[in-house]
Amino acid sequence: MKLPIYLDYSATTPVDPRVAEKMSQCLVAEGNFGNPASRSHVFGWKAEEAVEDARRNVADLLGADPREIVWTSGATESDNLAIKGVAHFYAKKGKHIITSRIEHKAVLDTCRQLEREGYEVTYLDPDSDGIITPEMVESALRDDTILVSLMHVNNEIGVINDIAAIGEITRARKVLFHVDAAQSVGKIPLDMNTMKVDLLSISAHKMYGPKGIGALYVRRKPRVRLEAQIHGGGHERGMRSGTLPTHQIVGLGEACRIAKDEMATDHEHCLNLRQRFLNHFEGMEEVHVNGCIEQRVAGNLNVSFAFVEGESLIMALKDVAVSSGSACTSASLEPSYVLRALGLDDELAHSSLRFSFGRFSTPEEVDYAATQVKDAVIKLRELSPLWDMYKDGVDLKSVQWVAH
Ligand SMILES: Cc1ncc(COP(=O)(O)O)c(C=O)c1O
Repeated sequence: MKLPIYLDYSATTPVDPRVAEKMSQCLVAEGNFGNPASRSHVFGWKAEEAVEDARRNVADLLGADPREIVWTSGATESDNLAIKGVAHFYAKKGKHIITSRIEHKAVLDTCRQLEREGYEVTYLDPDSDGIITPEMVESALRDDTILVSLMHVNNEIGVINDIAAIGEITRARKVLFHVDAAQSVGKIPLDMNTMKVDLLSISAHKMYGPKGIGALYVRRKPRVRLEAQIHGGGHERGMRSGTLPTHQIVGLGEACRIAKDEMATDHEHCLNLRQRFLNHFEGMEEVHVNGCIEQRVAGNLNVSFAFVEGESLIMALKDVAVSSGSACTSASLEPSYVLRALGLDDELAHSSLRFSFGRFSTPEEVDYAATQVKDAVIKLRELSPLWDMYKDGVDLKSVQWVAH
């Protein structure tokens, strides 16, 4: 079976072959398979050394101290550990948390759980570009605020928040700042030495590493305390128990090492491909890019094709793997809460697709995919009575629709 062209790098990336090679050395009997917690023999020592090398690579990419890196199973767990860990540890100080309406569910659902436990959460609305400004954060801070949790790059629209500026505000007010950086690590430079971020979630499978491994950066100076969420053997200085998966950790470490070297090249590559893709739609009516195009990660493009239903478009694109911007859940046909928070109406939100490009995307793939998308949009619009009315100059907003 011929596989479709993969333009869904924001969902997950293939593992870089260099990462896979390193990982496979940690699995088999003749390789580095030991338990890093085994202190009494060379198998354990070698595994521990590999884990600590990886920790250094992650720390180097973030401008952090290796002792500030805690292994987790991915950004979902990192978000849970950061938010619940802070909330539970600092509950006596206050019970107010600030986040935004367009966070990933790993943050939103964790906040909802804390609300059930008696915490109060303020959900900031982004501006129409999808950005949370430092001013918005500042005006929501209260005396009992213990944590601000915001994403660096949004997973649907790729828009970048000014984390450095927000960190200045939270630090001045002595409020902890957690950043979900699952979509930015390895794509945009991050420096914990200069950025006043206290906790930062990362995930390997968004940056050419394996699924099922991530990390939480936990600042040591000034020290951040967390209540552990997983109890057991006291691994990771008691913050996250569980036998360390050496192969996964080595994979994340290698992905970070490569990202540090190749971030600039990857960025240029993705930027060129995105522009190349967009050029195909020049002159086409009612094609809207959602979210700020300038302040945006290079590989993301979220586009609404008005008068075309996103799901129908995906069905028509048999040779191209993309994600529906409307992010319908199986139970409901709710359009994306992210796009709605930007002010898009339901129709336009339903007409949106997310294209995401990466290290292994090629210009030929992008040209082919864009041509397929363009042809499908033209065909689907030909079937749309609304498109006909629009072309006839009918002001659709003035039409009184009658429900039957
Ligand atoms: C912004 C953001 N946060 C968190 C996650 C969850 O990451 P993981 O799949 O590593 O649990 C994702 C991935 O979908 C994401 O894009």
